[in-house]
Amino acid sequence: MRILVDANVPGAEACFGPLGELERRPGREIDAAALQDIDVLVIRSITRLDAATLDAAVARGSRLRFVGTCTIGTDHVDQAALARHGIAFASAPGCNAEAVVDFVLGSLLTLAERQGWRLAERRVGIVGVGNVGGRLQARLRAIGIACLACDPPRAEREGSEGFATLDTLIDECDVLCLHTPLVREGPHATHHLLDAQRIAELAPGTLLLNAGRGDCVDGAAMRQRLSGSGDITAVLDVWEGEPAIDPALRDLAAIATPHIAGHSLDGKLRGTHQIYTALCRHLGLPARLGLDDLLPQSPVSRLVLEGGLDAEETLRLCLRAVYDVRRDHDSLLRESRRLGMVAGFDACRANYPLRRELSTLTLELGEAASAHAAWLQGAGLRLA
Ligand SMILES: NC(=O)C1=CN([C@@H]2O[C@H](COP(=O)(O)OP(=O)(O)OC[C@H]3O[C@@H](n4cnc5c(N)ncnc54)[C@H](O)[C@@H]3O)[C@@H](O)[C@H]2O)C=CC1
Ligand SMILES: O=C(O)C(=O)[C@H](O)COP(=O)(O)O
Repeated sequence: MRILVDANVPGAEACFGPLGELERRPGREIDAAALQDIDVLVIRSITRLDAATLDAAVARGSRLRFVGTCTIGTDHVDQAALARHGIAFASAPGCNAEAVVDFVLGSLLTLAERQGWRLAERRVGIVGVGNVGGRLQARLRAIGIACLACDPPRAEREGSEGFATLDTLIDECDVLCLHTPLVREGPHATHHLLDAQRIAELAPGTLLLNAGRGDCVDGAAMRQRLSGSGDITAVLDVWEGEPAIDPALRDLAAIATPHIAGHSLDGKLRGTHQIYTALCRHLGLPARLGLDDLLPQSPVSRLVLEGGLDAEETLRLCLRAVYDVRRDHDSLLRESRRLGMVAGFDACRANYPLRRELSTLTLELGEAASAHAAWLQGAGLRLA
C-alpha cells in the first residue's frame, strides 16, 4: 500500500510507516498526477482536493481509496466528489481547538498590554461556537469575562436561548472572535460573513480577531476600514487568497500571523493520530500507537509563581512561557519581506518552531499568588 503524506504532517513515519510505503510531498504540490499510484492520501488544509482534481486522478487510473485531512476545517476537500468515486474520507474534529484558544487568549492579552486595557473590562462576542468557539467561551466564562455567542445553526437545532444574532454582537461587544468554517452556500453561508456593511458598522475601539477562514471576512473592506480612521484593531491569522495575502492588510493588522493559530505540536500530532486511527478502522486493523507515544516531553513543563502579579499578568506570562504570539507576527513580517509573500508565508509554516499548549504547563503557586488559583485553573492552567 502506498501512502502519500503532506511534508508538514508530524508523526507520520511512526503512524503510517508500519501500514505501508510512505512518500512525502509539499502539500501545495499534491495534484492529480501525484495521486497516480497512491492508495492513501494524508493532507492538511493547503491541498485542494476539488472535483476536477479527483476526476482527473481517477481518469489517470488512481487507486486512491482513503483520504484523511489532519485538520479541523474541511473546505479544501470536495467530499461529494470523494463519495462519488467511492473514496473514504476522515477529518480531525477538535484536534487543534485548544491551540486556537491559546492563540486567542495570547493575542488579547498582548493587545491589552500594548493598548493599556484589561481583559476583564471587555465583552467578547464569539461567532461560531463549535469545538474552538465553545472552548473559548468556557475558558472566558470561567475567568469572569462577559461573552455573547452567535451560532445560528446551533440556535436552530438547540433553541435560541444562549445565542444572539451577529448584529447584536456587533452592537454590544468590544471584541469579536470569528471561529466559523468556510461555507459558500446555504442559509448559514459564511463567505464574507463580515462584509463591507458589517465592517463599516463596527464601533470605534472594536477588536476583530479572525482565526476561522480568511474568506469569512471581506479583506478589501477590512483594509479600507483599517487604513481609514484606523479606529478598530484587527488580529488576522487567516486571509483571503492565502498564501498570496494582501501586504497592505498584513501591515494594518495589529497581529498578523500565517494561519498558525492551531499549530501547536499537540494539535498537529492529535490531528495525525486521529487520521491514523480512522485509517486503521478503514483497513480493519488495530490502532496500536497511542497519542502519548508521539508527544515528546515539553521544554517548559513547570513554573513557580511567588506572587506580585495580578491574574491577567500571570496568565500572560504563562502563555508566553509556552507560546508567544508576537513571535509569529514578527516572523510573518520578516519572512514575507525577505522572501516575498508566498514563499515567506509558507516558510514560516514549514519551519514552525516547537510550540506546546497551555495545558502542558503545571503552575506552582506560592502563598502570595494563591488567591488567583481558581481563576488560573479556569483559564486552562494546571496547578501543582
Ligand atoms: N486558524 C487556524 O489555525 C484554525 C482554523 N480553524 C477553522 O475554524 C473553524 C471552526 O473550527 P471548530 O470550532 O473546530 O469547528 P466546529 O465545526 O466544531 O464549529 C464551527 C461552528 O460554527 C458554526 N457556524 C456555522 N455557520 C455559522 C454562521 N453562519 N454563523 C455563526 N456560526 C456558524 C457551526 O454551527 C459550528 O458550531 C474550522 O472550520 C476551521 O475552518 C480550525 C482550526 C485551526
Ligand atoms: O485545522 C484546521 O482547520 C486548520 O486551519 C489548521 O490548523 C491549519 O493547518 P494547515 O493545514 O495550514 O497546516
